[in-house]
Amino acid sequence: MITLSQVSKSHGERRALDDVTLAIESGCFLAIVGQSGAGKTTLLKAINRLADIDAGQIMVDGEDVSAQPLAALRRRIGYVFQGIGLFPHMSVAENIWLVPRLQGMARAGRAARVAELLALVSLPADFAERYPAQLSGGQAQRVGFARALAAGPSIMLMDEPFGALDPVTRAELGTAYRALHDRLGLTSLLVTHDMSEALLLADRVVVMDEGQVLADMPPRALIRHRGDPRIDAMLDAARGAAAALEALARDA
Ligand SMILES: Nc1ncnc2c1ncn2[C@@H]1O[C@H](COP(=O)(O)OP(=O)(O)OP(=O)(O)O)[C@@H](O)[C@H]1O
Repeated sequence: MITLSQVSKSHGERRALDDVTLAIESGCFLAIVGQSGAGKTTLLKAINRLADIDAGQIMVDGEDVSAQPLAALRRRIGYVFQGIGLFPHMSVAENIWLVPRLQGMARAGRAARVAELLALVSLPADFAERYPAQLSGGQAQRVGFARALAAGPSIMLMDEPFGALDPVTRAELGTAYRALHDRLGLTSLLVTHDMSEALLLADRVVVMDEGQVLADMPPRALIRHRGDPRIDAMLDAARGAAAALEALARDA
């Protein structure tokens, strides 16, 4: 459904994407992990053309994204990011209805569709009339997911969507989104710093460093991976925490 062929992008001297080739099949939940500056955000933004690329080709549904009208591309691709950017002066319903409104959807169906989208992200229907300042961080993030899903996209790009949340809400939302991904048959790309989150939620994990793909494999293969010190360092952090907790439970 999404393919990147030899994609490169530089900011001055700095290569944010360095000859990246990836194929992401329909229905896949792909996590992209890597340290700060690895190129993860640039990769997502290249797919929905928030960033232009210098070389290579990106195809979505068999069409080169650079040849697709932006509006049509963005309708097919939902985008969720950390801190979500809800408009503070708009109600939850108005925030969720933003994209359908821009697409000229009739207001008549708004209430029912907003209620449906709120239900999808497990928020009560009466949240529609609230304002962003009246939401917790987790609730605001759920509204962000509802907004991204409002135009009925088949692809979701998510950039650290759980990054600003407490660990319990983060785990809850991650699991809830995974269920939603499966139920709606979405293709999802999740950028995260958290290797455990990537391993536990995704079907496939791409590890990036300095604009390059270091590894691309299912979680069960990646967790056993040895030999590349850059990947080892990221895996060791996840393994170390799990082992320490297990030891603590054993000694208790
Ligand atoms: N608009 C820009 N102008 C200049 N340099 C940029 C720009 N956007 C990204 N970069 C640089 O490109 C590289 C990759 O950035 P990118 O945001 O894709 O990394 P990332 O892996 O998402 O990092 P983080 O985890 O910190 O969000 C970094 O070195 C960054 O400084």
